[in-house]
Amino acid sequence: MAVRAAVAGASGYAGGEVLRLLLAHPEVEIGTLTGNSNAGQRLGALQPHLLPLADRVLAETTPEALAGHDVVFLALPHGQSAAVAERLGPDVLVVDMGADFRLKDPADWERFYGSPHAGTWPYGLPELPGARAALEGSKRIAVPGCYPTAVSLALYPAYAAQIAEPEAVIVAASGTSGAGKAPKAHLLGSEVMGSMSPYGVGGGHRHTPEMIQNLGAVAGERVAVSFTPTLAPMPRGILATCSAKAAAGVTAESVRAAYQKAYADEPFVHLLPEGQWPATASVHGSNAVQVQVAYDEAVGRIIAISAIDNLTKGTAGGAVQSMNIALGLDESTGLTTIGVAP
Ligand SMILES: NC(=O)C1=CN([C@@H]2O[C@H](COP(=O)(O)OP(=O)(O)OC[C@H]3O[C@@H](n4cnc5c(N)ncnc54)[C@H](OP(=O)(O)O)[C@@H]3O)[C@@H](O)[C@H]2O)C=CC1
Ligand SMILES: CC(=O)N[C@@H](CCC(=O)OP(=O)(O)O)C(=O)O
Repeated sequence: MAVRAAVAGASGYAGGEVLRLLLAHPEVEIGTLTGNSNAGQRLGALQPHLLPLADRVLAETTPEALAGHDVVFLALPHGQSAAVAERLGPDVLVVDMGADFRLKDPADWERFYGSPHAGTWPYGLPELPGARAALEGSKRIAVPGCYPTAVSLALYPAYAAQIAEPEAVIVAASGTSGAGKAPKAHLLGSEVMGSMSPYGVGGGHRHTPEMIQNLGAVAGERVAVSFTPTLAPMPRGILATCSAKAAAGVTAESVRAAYQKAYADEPFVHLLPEGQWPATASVHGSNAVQVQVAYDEAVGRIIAISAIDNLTKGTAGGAVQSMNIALGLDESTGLTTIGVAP
């Protein structure tokens, strides 16, 4: 019997991407779609690339509209998921693509998001140690932020192998879809095209505590993180360049061996051959993650670089991958590692 899935926030970028993936998922039947300001609109007017769903009309985002499904994906702005989720019942699998249930420390949540902490759910980054076991059979999933996905997958093998000191410096570039579809002046074409600019510099970005949480759990101690995000003139993609001071005795060979061990059996993470570097175009529309790592002997630092599609592995692909695990399906069902580069 098909898994019936509803999508709240179907008019947005994350909601649209999860629908694109669910349309290709052999076990899923797409049920109710909801919006906010666009409730009552045809999906075809909002997501014209989703042709098979063009005549669906968006309902209001209410627990009543979302009832009666096996899975509900929430692609809503931060702070909007908890009130909906708590009325969906314990037997429904709720997959939150927002931030509401990612952080464990209520103080971190309140500092970066400015509202009371709603709780913590199993974290939808299956590649992290212990994550798959927590997702199996779970009825609640917190999908990671797009930057924490890229950064955690670039750096966690170094902490798992205890070859890096507990401090990391990260500079990551994101495509503009990472900021959502709602109009904002700094996302105008005239502002973004032909220009790159950082934001949230100096510890101000809300994804910093999520990275510290993920890397610290693997390292077994707090990992200090300096994170600088950058807006890049492209619609999709994240390129994360991460570095950490190498532990004593580390060599180029031991660094590579740590990453080979971590990613030998991962269906979506591809450790590139030596000399080849991650590129966002290579993972466009795919759930793949490209990773490369090098040891910069001159400064004694490990340099780990990853590329993802922020909307696919960084949001909707990670959500579907985690749903598959929770439902006991093959983890790769409905997902591809094939990109659409020219
Ligand atoms: N874009 C990305 O790369 C990533 C996004 N995410 C997360 O996914 C979630 C959605 O992001 P994204 O799709 O980019 O954002 P968009 O702005 O593109 O979409 C937001 C969606 O939420 C709806 N919405 C807006 N306000 C409310 C409200 N007050 N109550 C209920 N629904 C509302 C909108 O409906 P309408 O259009 O009808 O008003 C729209 O469907 C966010 O939590 C985001 O952090 C996570 C990782 C990456
Ligand atoms: C380019 C851009 O603006 N990106 C967003 C991150 C989007 C994302 O993954 O994260 P959330 O799910 O936490 O919103 C930002 O920096 O806020």
